[in-house]
Amino acid sequence: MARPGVNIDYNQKVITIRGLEKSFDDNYVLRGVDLDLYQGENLVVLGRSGTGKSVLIKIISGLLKADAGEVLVLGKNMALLDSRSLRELRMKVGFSFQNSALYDSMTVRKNLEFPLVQNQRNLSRGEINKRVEFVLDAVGLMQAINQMPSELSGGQRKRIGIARTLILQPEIVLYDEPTAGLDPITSIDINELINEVQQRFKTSAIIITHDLTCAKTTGDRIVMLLDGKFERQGSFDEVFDTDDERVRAFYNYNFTE
Ligand SMILES: Nc1ncnc2c1ncn2[C@@H]1O[C@H](COP(=O)(O)OP(=O)(O)OP(=O)(O)O)[C@@H](O)[C@H]1O
Repeated sequence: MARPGVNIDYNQKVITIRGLEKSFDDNYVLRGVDLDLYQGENLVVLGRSGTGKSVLIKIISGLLKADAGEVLVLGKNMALLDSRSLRELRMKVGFSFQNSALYDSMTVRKNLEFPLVQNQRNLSRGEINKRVEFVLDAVGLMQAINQMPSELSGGQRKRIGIARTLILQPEIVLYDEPTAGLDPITSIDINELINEVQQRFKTSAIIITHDLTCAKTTGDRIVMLLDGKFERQGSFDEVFDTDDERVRAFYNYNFTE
């Protein structure tokens, strides 16, 4: 199922979810989600606004707790982790936020150093500089190192946000709406960057998006969240090869080839 040039180990699951449920008062958002993510795979999660895509990746990254079901991330059961183990696990699971979540008062360099200084206090100044330059080079923005976020375009801020996610050398990357708010050409650049990250850093990823071009370009496998469950999954063409009106409506509204 992998895209050409992509290496996925289908014998190794990095995330396994069974029967996941989550509600907020009487708002039943996730109603029995089952999901596997394989080593090296880019998995795209599609779904309409408010279907629970962000809730799902927040549960995977430990920002929210499940009500029921089992969530295993890199072999660890999220429900059984103490706060220290959760912190350690979260370093291996990078979260690329929709709004890039950069600190406006810090230069790009300081923004990138921040997670390292917070989480890996034993690193020398030389090692920190090396890591910052490595991830900036990986996202093609070395020239922005001393700039402020306000001086960057939306696409550049996304790239810096992704660089900041990569600086802790995560094994899994969770992308929340990576192309939201970007023009189509800049979106294509970000899609290519997501694919480069997959190949260069050997990461596994969950990509949450409404953008069907992003889904088609980056997804080795697509799953669609419908009424609180994953009801369709497969390649892009398999997912949309259906008469299910909920799926057809999503396709027709978003994407015409
Ligand atoms: N912390 C919270 N407290 C209460 N309700 C919440 C909380 N987080 C999410 N919700 C609710 O859960 C539902 C799913 O939200 P979520 O943000 O996951 O949707 P989404 O599929 O990511 O939507 P979008 O594509 O618009 O970002 C919504 O009804 C939202 O209001």
